[in-house]
Amino acid sequence: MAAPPASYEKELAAARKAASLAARLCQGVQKSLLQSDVQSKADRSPVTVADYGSQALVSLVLKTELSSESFSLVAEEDSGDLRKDGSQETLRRITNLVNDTLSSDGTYNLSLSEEDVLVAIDSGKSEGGPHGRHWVLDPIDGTKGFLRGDQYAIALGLLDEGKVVLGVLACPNLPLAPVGHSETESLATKVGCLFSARIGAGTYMQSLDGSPPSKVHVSNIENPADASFFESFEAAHSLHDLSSSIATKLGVQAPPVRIDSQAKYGTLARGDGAIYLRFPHKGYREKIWDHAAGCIVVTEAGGIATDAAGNALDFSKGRYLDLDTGIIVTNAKLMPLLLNAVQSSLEEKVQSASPL
Ligand SMILES: Nc1ncnc2c1ncn2[C@@H]1O[C@H](COP(=O)(O)OS(=O)(=O)O)[C@@H](OP(=O)(O)O)[C@H]1O
Ligand SMILES: [Mg+2]
Ligand SMILES: [Mg+2]
Ligand SMILES: [Mg+2]
Repeated sequence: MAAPPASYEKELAAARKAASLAARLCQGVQKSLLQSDVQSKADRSPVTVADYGSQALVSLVLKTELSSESFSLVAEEDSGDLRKDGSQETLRRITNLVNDTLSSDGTYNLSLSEEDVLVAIDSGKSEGGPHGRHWVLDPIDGTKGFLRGDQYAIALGLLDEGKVVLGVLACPNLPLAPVGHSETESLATKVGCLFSARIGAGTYMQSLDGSPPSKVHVSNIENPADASFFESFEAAHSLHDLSSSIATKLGVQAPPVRIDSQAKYGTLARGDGAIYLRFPHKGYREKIWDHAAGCIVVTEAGGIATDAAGNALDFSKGRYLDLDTGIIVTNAKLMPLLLNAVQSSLEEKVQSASPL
């Protein structure tokens, strides 16, 4: 008899637990950020003790909760810089953060050594791929937002045979009330959202302090004039001019809402806005951990995420996404109009760049 299809319920519960604990660690660090907590990686992007601590915690919780013989994790950070001379103090601080978070939770009777922390971080070196199960983690997505005190997310997904089957986004600074509507902004004081999605089972949101989850759905707006759109906060991450030309073609009236990280997928999944546009500068290769969790959170809420040519995002190719030009997300009603506007703006861009 064939085995029943996997439900991934146990895995989703473990992912929620892991991301919530990591969020607690990050919140503590954000409150008391010291300059020495921030380092530059080889590509000059920032990394903090919280990125490392979050990655170590998530890897540890998943392994403890799901004691399966094969554990594969594709994650953003590695311990290379922490093993160099001069990093002892940073490693000590990360180890204390991880142990303090574990003991404040009280579920696990564990205390990690510095070497345990390095090993936990390095269990994220998997290459992923089309076969078997692979966890996909961005321990802090939107590190620049985290450093500014703005939006960031702990983003954790699971691939099974190359497909994203569950995803969790912990967004510690995201208001529970809708964002992007100025009239509600001042009321939106309560923050901390946890989004979770499982294939075929919808997307749910709850507060990070433990309210019961409620089902969310993308906006059902059909007229682009009523739509608002999200894009990266950082202009270096997405061509804002191109988004604005697309929005004009569509007849979108509202100005863009710029927020950091995969919190954009979460806000879209609950219908705060209707469109997410992302067009990296030429040559940039998107990583799977920047989109896996966000993608299932928005698609299980009724949204569609594709590349700029309308192809589904393919997470089975290893650590990178192989993409045509950009990523666009919206509801099923608006997608055909959006794709037309994207294609025509991209053609205009090519024409204006080519010599006469
Ligand atoms: N040049 C360039 N182009 C496109 N994307 C880039 C680029 N550089 C970085 N990144 C990735 O963007 C991730 C941050 O997400 P967002 O762009 O959505 O937010 S924000 O604009 O940084 O606020 C960010 O994730 P984190 O490194 O986890 O913060 C990066 O993986
Ligand atoms: Mg990221
Ligand atoms: Mg990151
Ligand atoms: Mg980074």
